[in-house]
Amino acid sequence: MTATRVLVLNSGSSSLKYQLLDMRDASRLATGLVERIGEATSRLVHTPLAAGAGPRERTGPIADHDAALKAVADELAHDGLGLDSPELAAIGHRVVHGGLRFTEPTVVTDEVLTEIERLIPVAPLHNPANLTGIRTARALRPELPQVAVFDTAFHTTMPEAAARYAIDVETADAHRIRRYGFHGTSHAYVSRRAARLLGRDPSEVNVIVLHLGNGASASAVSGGRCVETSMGLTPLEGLVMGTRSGDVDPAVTFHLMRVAGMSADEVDVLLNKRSGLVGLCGDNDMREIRRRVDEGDERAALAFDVYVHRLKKYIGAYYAVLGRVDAVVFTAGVGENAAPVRSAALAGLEGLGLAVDAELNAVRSAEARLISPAGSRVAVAVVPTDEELEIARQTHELVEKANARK
Ligand SMILES: Nc1ncnc2c1ncn2[C@@H]1O[C@H](COP(=O)(O)OP(=O)(O)O)[C@@H](O)[C@H]1O
Ligand SMILES: CC(=O)OP(=O)(O)O
Ligand SMILES: [Mg+2]
Repeated sequence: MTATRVLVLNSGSSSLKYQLLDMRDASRLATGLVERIGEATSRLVHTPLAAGAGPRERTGPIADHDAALKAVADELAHDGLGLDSPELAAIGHRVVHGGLRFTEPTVVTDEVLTEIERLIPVAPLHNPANLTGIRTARALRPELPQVAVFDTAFHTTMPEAAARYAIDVETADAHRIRRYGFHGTSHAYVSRRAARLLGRDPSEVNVIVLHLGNGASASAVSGGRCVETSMGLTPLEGLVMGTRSGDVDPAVTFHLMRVAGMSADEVDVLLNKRSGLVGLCGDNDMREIRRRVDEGDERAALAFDVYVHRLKKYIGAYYAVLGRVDAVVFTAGVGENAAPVRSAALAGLEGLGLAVDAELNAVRSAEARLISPAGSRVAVAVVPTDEELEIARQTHELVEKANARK
């Protein structure tokens, strides 16, 4: 019997999303989410799809990602899908920062772990959680291939003009300071899926992808290759996010250090955790913000306006970078669900051939769909992302290749 299953782990700073897939047909056997890890109110929701059963929920403190993964392993074992199953071929891990070194999915070794650890300062919210996930999974199944799939990989095709910061070249190179970009697995999957929605080959189309989740980033993809993206050295640059500022004048940092007496770590926490939507209005969930806007709350309206203004600015910039745009595509939690964000971001851009059909935009669906009026020069689409499926495919492909060589 050949093992055909892949478990995918997507560890965020305080959450763990997972999917178990059978790669014979890419069907999902189980999915789930652990949220609020490290808090007293942690919650695990596990859906055993293969068993045809509904979601099971568990609440109560889960201290860290190690405990979270062990709880997930217990849930899977309960359905006969445990990590000890001989049908499990590999575990695929989302790793956010791969630096210059990792441009492809990579089988995890001790040396690979050391390198991911070295990159913690440039992905402080993400790489530590990713590492814990890998270490715990290895401890549970030491002989099983563990594959790391990097958020940065898709962006390594960016031209030097887009990847370089205009700072002293020797200093930048000595410290590997450049624009890496993140959410690449999502940008790759969504740009390909959007091409299919248009009935075109990815190699023929230019698309702008707007990945709007807790973290948010835009990318310009030409013929299937990333040519520009909004995140930089770290996942802090670019769009306004749930708790992150996105673009600010870098002088804000040393101004706060000199004038407000803040330490580098305090400014780091301010920009990464107390800024963005939460900094502007106290809430980082777009559902809550929209509810407050509808009630006439001015702080929430300001947060919404700043968010959408930044988004519109990036759409215009990436239009210019690409020259010709076939589609603007919204994805991730906010992009897939928040119709007011989509319509506001494209309002007034009819001159660029961009428009949103109000009725199509209001439709709630989990399917990839067009929301531009028929006959629009540029398509506008909503494409649900599936980072887990993409990670599973890349993991499976790598393991198959390695097996074929044996
Ligand atoms: N129905 C909805 N309407 C508006 N925003 C939503 C809706 N559902 C989810 N979101 C937004 O999506 C965000 C989470 O997006 P997601 O892609 O799951 O993020 P991440 O993977 O970064 O944790 C939430 O913070 C929330 O603001
Ligand atoms: C890189 C990044 O910002 O990821 P997330 O949106 O999962 O926080
Ligand atoms: Mg995400």
